[in-house]
This record gives sequence, structure tokens and C-alpha cells, in this order.
Amino acid sequence: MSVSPNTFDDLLALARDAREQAYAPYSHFQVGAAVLTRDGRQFSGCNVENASYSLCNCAERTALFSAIAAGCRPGDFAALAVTADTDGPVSPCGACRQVMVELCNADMPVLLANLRGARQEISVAALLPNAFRL
Ligand SMILES: O=c1ccn([C@H]2C[C@H](O)[C@@H](CO)O2)c(=O)[nH]1
Ligand SMILES: [Zn+2]
Repeated sequence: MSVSPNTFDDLLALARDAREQAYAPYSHFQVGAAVLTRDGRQFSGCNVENASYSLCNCAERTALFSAIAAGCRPGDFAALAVTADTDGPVSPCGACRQVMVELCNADMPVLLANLRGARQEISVAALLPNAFRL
């Protein structure tokens, strides 16, 4: 399944706004993400850090978990966009890749972006080949 460049423009704008809400007093690295459902709903998220560092939650997972909390289920998602102030397109961590594999279809497009206009589209399957699944 693919989405139009315009759709990704909207989703990226939402991710950029969400990034402004990042709670990142330790890394000072702000990230924003937004997910689109197949029925047209959008959910966004930012990273949320904690003094107990392992509890830090990434923007991608905040957005996806927010959608799940609103009733979305695996298979409901059409696209995800992520952005941060990186040199190239931001690269999601392994934990988020594993969560994407669980909740999103393998062919779902993910837009990796930065604040300077870099954009890279990649599928969930390509982000985590040979993923662990039950
Ligand atoms: O794709 C990424 C990579 C990192 N982070 C967050 C986790 C942590 O709060 C900070 C530094 O790793 O950035 C994200 O939200 N998404
Ligand atoms: Zn992550």
C-alpha cells in the first residue's frame, strides 16, 4: 500500500508540530512522529524521557501507542512519518522498529525525514528484516 506525497506532507507537518512537545531534558534531542490510519485518522507523538534513562519513550512509539489507546488495531495503519534535527533522515531505533513490525503491515511506508527537507521512504519490512515474531 502506498500514500501520495501530499499525504506524507500533511503527516510530516503533524510530526514536526509534535516534535515541539518533546520532553527531552537529558538528550536535548527532540523527535516527532505521526501515524495515519487507513480510515483517515492521524495520531502524533513526541519522545518522552525519564531520569531512569531506560524508560525513555521514542516519538514513534508514543504516536503508535496513542493510536492503539484510541482503539486502533494492527492492520489499521497506512503510513508513519518521523522527523528530527539530524543531518540526514532520522533513523528509528531498534525498539521502535520491532513495535512497527508488530503493529503495522510489512509493506506500510514510513517516511524518515529531518528539519532541512531530507526525506526517505522505506517499508516496515525493510526497516527490520527477519524480525522476531510470535
Ligand atoms: O528515532 C528516534 C530516535 C531517538 N528518539 C529519542 C529517544 C531519546 O529520547 C532521544 C535520544 O535517543 O531521542 C526518538 O524518539 N526516535
Ligand atoms: Zn525508538
